[in-house]
Amino acid sequence: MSGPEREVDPVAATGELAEEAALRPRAMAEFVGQPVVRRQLGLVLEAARRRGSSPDHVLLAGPPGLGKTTLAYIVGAEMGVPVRVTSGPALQHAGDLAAILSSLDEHEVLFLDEIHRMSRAAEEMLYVAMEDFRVDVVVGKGPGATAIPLPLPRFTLVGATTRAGMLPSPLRDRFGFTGHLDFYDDADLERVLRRSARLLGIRLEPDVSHEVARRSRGTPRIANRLLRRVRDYAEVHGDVADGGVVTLDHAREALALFGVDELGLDRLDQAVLDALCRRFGGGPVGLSTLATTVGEEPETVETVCEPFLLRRGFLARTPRGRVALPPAWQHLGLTPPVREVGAEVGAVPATGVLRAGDDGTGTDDDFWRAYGEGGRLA
Ligand SMILES: Nc1ncnc2c1ncn2[C@@H]1O[C@H](COP(=O)(O)OP(=O)(O)OP(=O)(O)O)[C@@H](O)[C@H]1O
Repeated sequence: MSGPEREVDPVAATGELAEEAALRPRAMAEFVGQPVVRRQLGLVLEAARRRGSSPDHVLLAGPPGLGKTTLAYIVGAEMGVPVRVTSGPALQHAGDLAAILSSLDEHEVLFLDEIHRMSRAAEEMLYVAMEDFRVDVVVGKGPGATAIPLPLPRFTLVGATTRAGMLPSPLRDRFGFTGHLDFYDDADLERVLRRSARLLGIRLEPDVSHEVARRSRGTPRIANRLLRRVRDYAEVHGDVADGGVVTLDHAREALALFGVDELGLDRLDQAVLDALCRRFGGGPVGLSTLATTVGEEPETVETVCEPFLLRRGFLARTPRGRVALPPAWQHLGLTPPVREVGAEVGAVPATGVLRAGDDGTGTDDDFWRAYGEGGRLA
């Protein structure tokens, strides 16, 4: 069993899957937030139920930890059928998929996680299975090989992907419904946290859910994980094991211990911003230089830190490298530099020109936007 390397990692660690399963909403009514997907998917399921048939195949797209697996189980529960689980990386041969498909029962739900990582051969078999409820089993080799069609029961495929754009369109087109999951706002995360606290049997002071929610990067998985760390802290340093309440101080101290700051940045995020602002004067700096400075692999910085920093407007990617935006400076307690019209950044002449204010200067934001676009805003 292993835990996450970072408390704010949106991807589940193998060691926490059982804890996660315990907190998983079992019915659509318990699923918090995502009102659009909930209503759309709820309608698709209700209509299928009334017709007494299986719903169309469902594709769920969105970043890790937002509830795709949870929704797949909810599809099964709402339809009153079991859910069979597999994943793209487990389907490297068409035979792996054929074995699963041919063992499905009528109306069963097949959940295929990370569907974008399936092998090409399995993908082609899936096209036919989704459309015609059939697999063609190839017997023999070479010119003498023959395909024997094997009928399949009517099933519902629920595919999940973090990379909807990577799916070939023939596959995407075979899903009758696609739900796009988005990051949660703090109010919804608070509801997730209050529900989880109830299930874990812990009582929270009113402000605790707010405090944890705003550090959870819009992701229920992170919210639940931080809540478990806060519970651990309160059990060791408070008297919650004897029916006491988790206080705001417990929450703040626990999150400080695990290096998660007020906005949900952890030590690595902070190191990246610190290097960018203090060491490189706000950039632009290349990814590999930045990664080396913080002692990480470029890929880690790019895939683990940057999505959140970009989304929060701390950092921008420009053709010349990464640049810090004003919120990054402010978060570090630094004053963002005001740049003159036509300013140069380090030794690199700025291609962007500030939108000129009364005094001939614009905001740093305007500057970087112009810089990133390589054009003139003035
Ligand atoms: N809308 C929600 N309401 C309550 N809890 C939620 C919700 N969405 C997710 N969770 C909780 O967050 C955790 C992660 O959810 P889930 O495993 O469904 O995410 P995922 O999108 O499938 O992630 P991945 O892509 O990494 O598999 C689960 O413990 C689940 O209980």
